Amino acid sequence: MKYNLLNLLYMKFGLHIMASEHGFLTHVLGNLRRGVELGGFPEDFYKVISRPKRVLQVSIPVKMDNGQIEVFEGYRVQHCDALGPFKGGIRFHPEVTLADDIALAMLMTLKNSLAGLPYGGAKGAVRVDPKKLSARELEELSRGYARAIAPLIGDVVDIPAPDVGTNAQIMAWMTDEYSKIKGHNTPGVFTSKPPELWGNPVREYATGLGVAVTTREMAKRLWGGIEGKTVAVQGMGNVGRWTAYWIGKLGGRVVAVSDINGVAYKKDGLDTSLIAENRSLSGPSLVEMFVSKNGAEHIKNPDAIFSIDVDVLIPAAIENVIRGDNVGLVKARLVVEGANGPTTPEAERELYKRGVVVVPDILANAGGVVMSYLEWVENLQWYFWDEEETRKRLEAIMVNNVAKVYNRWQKEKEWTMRDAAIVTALERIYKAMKTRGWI
Ligand SMILES: NC(=O)C1=CN([C@@H]2O[C@H](COP(=O)(O)OP(=O)(O)OC[C@H]3O[C@@H](n4cnc5c(N)ncnc54)[C@H](O)[C@@H]3O)[C@@H](O)[C@H]2O)C=CC1
Ligand SMILES: O=C(O)CCC(=O)C(=O)O
Repeated sequence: MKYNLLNLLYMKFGLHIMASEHGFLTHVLGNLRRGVELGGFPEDFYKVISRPKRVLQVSIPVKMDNGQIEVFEGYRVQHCDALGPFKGGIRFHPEVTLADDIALAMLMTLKNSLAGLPYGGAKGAVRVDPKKLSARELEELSRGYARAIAPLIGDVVDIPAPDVGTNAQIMAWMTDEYSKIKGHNTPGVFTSKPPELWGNPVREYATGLGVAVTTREMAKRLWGGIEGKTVAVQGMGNVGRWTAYWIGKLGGRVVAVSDINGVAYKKDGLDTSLIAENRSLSGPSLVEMFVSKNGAEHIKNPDAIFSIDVDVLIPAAIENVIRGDNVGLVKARLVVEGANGPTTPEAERELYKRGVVVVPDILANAGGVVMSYLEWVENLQWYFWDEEETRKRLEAIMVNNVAKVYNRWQKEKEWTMRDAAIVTALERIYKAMKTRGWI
């Protein structure tokens, strides 16, 4: 057996840091390499941008309700800060690895650059299923993680936010814990906090609103408008449910939504206004709600979402869901990536051949971090905009982003939209690195 540092760490400490040959990190690195080549950037740039600047691995002991101590494994990956402080969410998921976290941090660097934000990219993660913790255990873990990463974050250093499995309440606990360490309130160190704790009400639905606005802007360009176009959304968490809600508000017809318990399908369109009326519901319970209150058909296989005959498919759950083995099922003409990394490169090549347009994650789901930026600006100034004013600012940035990438893509007929987005994002980072004298 070959012993390298990674499998030694795994055997000694059980650290989950391995990157598989077909994994998420490999896909992101492949896309990055392609972007560097298409953009004509020098190899030295790839050498720097293909590695994280700093990686922190932490162990978080939590006293469980049964009195025993459990130690959770966590990370904070700071990928690149050429454009400003590190910025990106925190994921609580039982299967997340350090390799996934690096991939997600790289996507944040590209996303923040593309959106014109003054941020670099980062991502955090803890290997845990938050649904299996009591409220007290979850609070202990969240505070423990904030303490563990506290030496490396700060409101002008690295500003975390939520991702899969985390939410505004968790950001509130983390902000409170960090403020205690500093000895004073530090609202700008985490974003997507509850409105009661210097958050902005728009952040809860910002990513979904951004995905919906992106879809509308693309539908205008491809078909003249979104009105009546049919849409299927995978995942009813923060991103998926608010995407479905705003697609409905903007005139699209959401005919199917899914979560891990299956698909809710209604040919004439689901009543997506029920999402706002049932704010306490998310995930599987929202799928059940559409079945019980809205007369939707319940398809038990969650993967049936891919084969539904719609104009637009929006994967908004997790990475690597549209792959070589199921891409043949996809009937949509437009795929808008609400999730990070939902389409594998193999599947994307197949979709490209069939003329299906894929709007990449770093463009489509940037609404979350754009809103985080607006909240951070508010927090640093202790000055707050109202919900309407903030929403307008967010929408304007998203509309401008789509136009920028679409126009670039139109000029390069052999490129995918992802290529156009990555090259545009890399240009800004490259200029900053060059001006700093890093390369
Ligand atoms: N929360 C945010 O502001 C942002 C999130 N994202 C990305 O969007 C995606 C979703 O994130 P959130 O909504 O925040 O997470 P979440 O934890 O709120 O929701 C994820 C949902 O997906 C469901 N799910 C998981 N596997 C599934 C499957 N195979 N089929 C159907 N449903 C499945 C889960 O049960 C859960 O309800 C992730 O890729 C995340 O990185 C991207 C930008 C910002
Ligand atoms: O709002 C943020 O800072 C992070 C959002 C995020 O994690 C993402 O866009 O994937």
